[in-house]
Amino acid sequence: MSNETTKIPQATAKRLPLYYRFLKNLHSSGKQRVSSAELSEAVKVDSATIRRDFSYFGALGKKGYGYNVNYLLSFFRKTLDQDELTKVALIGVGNLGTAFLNYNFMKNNNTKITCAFDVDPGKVGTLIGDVPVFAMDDLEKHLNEEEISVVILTVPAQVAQLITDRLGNTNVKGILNFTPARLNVAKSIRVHHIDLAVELQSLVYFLKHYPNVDETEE
Ligand SMILES: NC(=O)c1ccc[n+]([C@@H]2O[C@H](COP(=O)([O-])OP(=O)(O)OC[C@H]3O[C@@H](n4cnc5c(N)ncnc54)[C@H](O)[C@@H]3O)[C@@H](O)[C@H]2O)c1
Repeated sequence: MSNETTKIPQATAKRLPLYYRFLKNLHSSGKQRVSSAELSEAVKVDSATIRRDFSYFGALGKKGYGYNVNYLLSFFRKTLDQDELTKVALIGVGNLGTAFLNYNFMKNNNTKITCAFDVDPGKVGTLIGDVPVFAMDDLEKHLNEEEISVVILTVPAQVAQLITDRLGNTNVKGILNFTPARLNVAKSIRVHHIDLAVELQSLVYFLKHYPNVDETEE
């Protein structure tokens, strides 16, 4: 999220995508304004909360007029960084990596894998799902030139830390780590670890112990 939104309370920020989706629909149906009561009914948030949330966005609804849909939409688009494309690099074009390159998060219009890296000479120089695969020798050069801020790591676990150390010399701020390796990083880099085996075990555990979905909180 952009800096101007850092003052918005977290609870309000969490409701933004909900408001955004609804307002986008309203906009495409040609509606210019919306009242907090209408919004409340649609997104199932009480209208007092909506009015308070919207006051953080500088959107003050007028009595009998409601809110300007265009103003709110452009505010949300900026706030949710829908206007800004985050360029992502993928390292390790094997089974998992190839699947991600072919998928490339097309439905998510604000993130895109723009380059990939591998050590296999048979893969370097090819295009997979329109994404060029480069040699690891050129990693830092490409990441810096393309202003990559996020990396997806799909390499064998034993090389994950070495590669992570190299990312410290780039502008990378986030790593989505699919390898089982636990990574040591500088404070400036955030790592999100996705362990499919753990997720699967956890699902099986919940199915066994909480077969009734209503008993568990998301
Ligand atoms: N395949 C899965 O379903 C799955 C599921 C969960 C987690 N993972 C994890 O994801 C990672 C990748 O799995 P995979 O099945 O795609 O493996 P894979 O062996 O098919 O692919 C690994 C790729 O990394 C490349 N590579 C090796 N050393 C490298 C280096 N130093 N620099 C850059 N690239 C290098 C290889 O050439 C290969 O293309 C592993 O750590 C694995 O444990 C895989």
